[in-house]
Amino acid sequence: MGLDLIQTRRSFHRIPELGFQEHKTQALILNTLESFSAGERLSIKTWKTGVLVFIRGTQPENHKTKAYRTDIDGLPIQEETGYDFCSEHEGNMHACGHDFHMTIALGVIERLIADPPEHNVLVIFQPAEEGPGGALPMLKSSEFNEWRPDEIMALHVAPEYPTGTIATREGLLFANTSELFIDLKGKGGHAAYPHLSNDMVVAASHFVTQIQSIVSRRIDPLDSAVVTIGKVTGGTKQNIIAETARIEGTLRALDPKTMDQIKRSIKAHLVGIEASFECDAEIDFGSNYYQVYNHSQPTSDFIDYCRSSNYPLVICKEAMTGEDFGYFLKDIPGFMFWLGVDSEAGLHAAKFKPDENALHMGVEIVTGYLKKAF
Ligand SMILES: CC(=O)N[C@@H](CCC[C@H](N)C(=O)O)C(=O)O
Repeated sequence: MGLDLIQTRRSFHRIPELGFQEHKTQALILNTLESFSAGERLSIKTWKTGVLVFIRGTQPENHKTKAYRTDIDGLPIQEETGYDFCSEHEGNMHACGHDFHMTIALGVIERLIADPPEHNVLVIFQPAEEGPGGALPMLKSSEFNEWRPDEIMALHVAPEYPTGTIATREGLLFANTSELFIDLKGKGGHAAYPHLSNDMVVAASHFVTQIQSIVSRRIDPLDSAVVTIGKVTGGTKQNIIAETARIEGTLRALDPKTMDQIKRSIKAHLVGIEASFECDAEIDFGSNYYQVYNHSQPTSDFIDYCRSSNYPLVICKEAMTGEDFGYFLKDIPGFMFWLGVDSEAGLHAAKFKPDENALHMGVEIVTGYLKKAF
């Protein structure tokens, strides 16, 4: 095979781009596809900054289509891996393994061109998984619907598992998510005259502390939920009382009803903050991702395939991570699985260093399953 998986991954790793800005990434995908010289076997379409690749099966009368979806965006993280192929885009990094997911997708396409199955295969390069979410608008697009698949799969790298280990389960795999953005506006002033101002740094601090009790006091202990504030900004200088503050976070719940409860509680706390600090608050729940729920039949087919191929397999627990791949699974039968990449630093960490040996394993596993008749 001609594609050098490690060099391809490193090329993607150098150019991480944020959601719907993946122009260089899209060009690299298209150039690599062109180098395959696949002729009639391959049809390619772009959708926004994404790419759709249709691989025609050998039996034209069999119109069923299986699909593999990869995400393609990076994260706003300053890389600290020390790699000599580290990010050339200051402040952005592939810290969630999408460089791996894309490379595996290209390796799979190359393998399927050389030895196609009877049925058709669609490979989806989807933008903006980390936000604002590319899956939902892609699912509604005419480009996608013209090649709409009958079954779909995706993988996510997993730093906590040994390289090449597959982890999955039937049913719920990933949580429901919602972003959270809150803007507080009060009255700024001189640091020495606090009684004449409404300090938004103090208001934001109270709010962040108060909402820590939502999971422990508003959610049934038998449910699972997360309220994480990842960023707080406010004020202008150490001796000026802050007129504004911004709070950014993410909410997670295994049950959509629990997510509704968290949102109600957050709004209630915010009303209290507005009253007690005499300030204005604006709330925006940003993008929301539907849970990743693995369909029973394709997941058990995949588990059987892994067992019969002697791949290391773990039937894992659910995780509080989110993925807009959940929207694909809401509409189309399929499943997602974790692929072990054995990194000491975890996902979304500046030192995340997945083991590149997982690349050829990923290609092997995905190609083998996509070729299986269904
Ligand atoms: C696998 C993974 O890490 N996914 C992200 C998805 C982000 C969803 C959204 N932008 C949010 O922040 O809520 C995750 O953070 O789980």
